Amino acid sequence: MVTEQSSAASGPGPAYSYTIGYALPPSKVESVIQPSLVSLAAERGMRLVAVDALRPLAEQGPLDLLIHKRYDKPWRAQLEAFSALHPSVPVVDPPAAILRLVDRLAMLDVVSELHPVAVNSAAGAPAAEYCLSVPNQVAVHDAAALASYGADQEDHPLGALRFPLIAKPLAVDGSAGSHAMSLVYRREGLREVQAPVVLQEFVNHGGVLFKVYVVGGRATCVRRRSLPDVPAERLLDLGQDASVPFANISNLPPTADSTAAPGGGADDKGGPICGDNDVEMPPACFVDEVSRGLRRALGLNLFNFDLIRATELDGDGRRRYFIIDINYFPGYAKMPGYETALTDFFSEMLRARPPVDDAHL
Ligand SMILES: Nc1ncnc2c1ncn2[C@@H]1O[C@H](COP(=O)(O)OP(=O)(O)OP(=O)(O)O)[C@@H](O)[C@H]1O
Ligand SMILES: O=P(O)(O)O[C@H]1[C@H](O)[C@@H](O)[C@H](OP(=O)(O)O)[C@@H](OP(=O)(O)O)[C@H]1O
Ligand SMILES: [Mg+2]
Ligand SMILES: [Mg+2]
Repeated sequence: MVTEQSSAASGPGPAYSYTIGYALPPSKVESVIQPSLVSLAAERGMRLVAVDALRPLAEQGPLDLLIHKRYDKPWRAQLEAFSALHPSVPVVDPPAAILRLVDRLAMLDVVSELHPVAVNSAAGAPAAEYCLSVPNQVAVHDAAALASYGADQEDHPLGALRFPLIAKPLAVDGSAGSHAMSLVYRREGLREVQAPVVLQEFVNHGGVLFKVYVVGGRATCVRRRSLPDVPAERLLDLGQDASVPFANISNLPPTADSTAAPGGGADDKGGPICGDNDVEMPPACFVDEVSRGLRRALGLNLFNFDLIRATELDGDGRRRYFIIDINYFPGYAKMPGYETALTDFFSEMLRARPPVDDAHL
């Protein structure tokens, strides 16, 4: 039997049945642990409590569920000891699975593990196929490898890539620097690039990006601003910069009707048409299937991914989608209805616990 929360509040105020610990960086606490989330959780009997990762977990209980965005060694050791002592308290998510997302090359490997996605465009209509992949990319670990790439060197590892390229810092470590990128139009632009870096082919996609927030089994797709398409002439224009730096493009204010997302009419491939500027959203069933596949393959419950749709169809007339980024524990407050999504998920995790009576620290 699961014991009731021994630290339930006494006196006036909400009666808590469960305590959910969170170990998150201060910026994430500020952006996600909003009063609206705290009060909805309280209405459902859940108290959200900050856990200090630098103090022993044993001193900070009792806990019924632990969520976190940390993967340093001492924290991993703490979690292991904690789970050994309290196997029935879910820890969301496993640090080893989160670690896969701190390397921009490794994070996208998972996409090749997904099955091809075929989506029914409408009841009875033939299935429309959506081609999903990642842009061609190469990791460069040192400056010498960048410098050694000369003209007409097709046998060089970079020779397989077609300009324009996006240069992305290889490591994702939560710093502003890990989001500092550049759009490289031609080879000379690589001189400005700092290794270690991932060089990824830029895909023209109409300047709109779809950000899909996953919370357990639920996926919510929102539309964001992205980089505009690059015309072929730009690559040959020696009068313009060979590379241009940028950062945090998808957080720029929207040009029109940003939040977009679900609902609306359907296009000829079953995709809802969205909002004011008629940018078609990816079909909900496609988004759901990809999200489910990623959740399973990554072994993660709390993440988002960035999806773009190429301006050009593929040779078989299919829509071409690319996953370009996956983020652990993203800025959920930017997702409509995130309070409900997160508290529903917490409830599910609490319900799914094994029925033992050591559920607390
Ligand atoms: N291969 C690509 N083709 C076209 N545009 C791209 C590509 N890769 C990235 N972009 C654009 O650059 C932006 C930043 O890239 P990316 O999402 O990889 O960086 P990030 O800093 O990890 O973003 P986030 O803030 O979502 O973590 C994307 O939102 C998109 O607008
Ligand atoms: O803080 P780091 O580790 O750099 O990770 C960021 C992610 O890369 C972003 O994707 C998050 O923003 P979005 O939710 O808009 O994707 C962003 O969310 P935030 O707006 O809450 O900071 C961060 O999670
Ligand atoms: Mg991104
Ligand atoms: Mg990212």
